[in-house]
Amino acid sequence: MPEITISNRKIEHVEICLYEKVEGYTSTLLENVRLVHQSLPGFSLSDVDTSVMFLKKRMSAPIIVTGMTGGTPELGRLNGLIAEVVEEFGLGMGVGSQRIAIEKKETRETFSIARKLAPSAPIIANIGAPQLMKGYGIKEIEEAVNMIEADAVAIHFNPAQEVFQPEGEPDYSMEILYKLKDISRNLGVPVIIKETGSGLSMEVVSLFYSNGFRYFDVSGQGGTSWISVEMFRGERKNNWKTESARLFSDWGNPTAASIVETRISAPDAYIIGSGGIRNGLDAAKAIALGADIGGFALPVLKAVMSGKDSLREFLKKSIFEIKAAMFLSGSKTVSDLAKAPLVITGELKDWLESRGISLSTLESVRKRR
Ligand SMILES: CC(C)CCOP(=O)(O)OP(=O)(O)O
Ligand SMILES: [Mg+2]
Repeated sequence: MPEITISNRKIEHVEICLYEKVEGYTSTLLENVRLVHQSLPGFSLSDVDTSVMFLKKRMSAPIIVTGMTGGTPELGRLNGLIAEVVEEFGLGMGVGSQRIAIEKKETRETFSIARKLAPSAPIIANIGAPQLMKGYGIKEIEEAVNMIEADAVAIHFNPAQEVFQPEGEPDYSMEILYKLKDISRNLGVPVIIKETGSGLSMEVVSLFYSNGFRYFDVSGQGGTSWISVEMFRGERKNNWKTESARLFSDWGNPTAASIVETRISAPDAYIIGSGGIRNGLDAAKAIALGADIGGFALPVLKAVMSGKDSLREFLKKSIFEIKAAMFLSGSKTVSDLAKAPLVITGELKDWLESRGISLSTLESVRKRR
């Protein structure tokens, strides 16, 4: 049995995401969202403009590859391939947690390769909130940002994963908020509050919003379940938490619900809609619900394992799907899409009602975007 080291954990995470059942236990509830078809869009498909601004840079389409990996030569190679294609397409990307590079300096280039191969793309650094309870401060966050000349830093909140991770660090005291507030005041780039597959909630977004934070990556339930990833790791190590992790494989706030809860709580924030976004139609629905851009992770990892052409095909198809959804919903620009008529049904409607969010409240917030 491999020793539990941070490098082994990084490799195990990618292997498990690629070859085990880490999704499909739940739904994003995006199937409960319908964009209304318009028979006379009023313009041609070729007139649709999918470009958006993100972190002061223009992207050709409203999607980014959210942070996944890094820390070993092979994982660094994946970051490099993703960066090359992201740069080609004029999109943005994040990198995986850079904790390993703070602790093992020799792994830094597995992250810095992203900036080397994507010199003009918006790139997001990544550090976990638990590290703020382990002595990390502005020095370490700046190190992560400078390592890849990042345009922002995502602080990932992964309590559900840390609870079931054999070597997890589920220490999420309010100290994290106070430290982050202090750090964000002195950092040169924005801080993105990022979940990791369990979805941001109204309560947490309101807390950060009232403390001045304006960037959120919802990373809702319905895509990769990091509880199930740690369940598979635990299984390999006969860890006692494995069975309990199985019980929680559908824990979390579905992505569609999390996007609405985040938008309602942070009307003028910049929101990345991620967590189970699998195609361009999902991304278009996420934007119509309240996100500014969509975020892909697992499908990009799976595509890039077959090389750059496979990733190029996936992104080309996804951007076409966004364009088609915009055209058929009468949305010439992405800001039109954010206000496009939509219908919410089923479990998502029930979720919003039980959370005290009326569809008219959502509509009034959408119209003001
Ligand atoms: C961010 C998460 C979805 C994947 C990494 O989790 P992790 O606990 O291994 O991350 P760290 O190396 O930062 O502890
Ligand atoms: Mg961790």
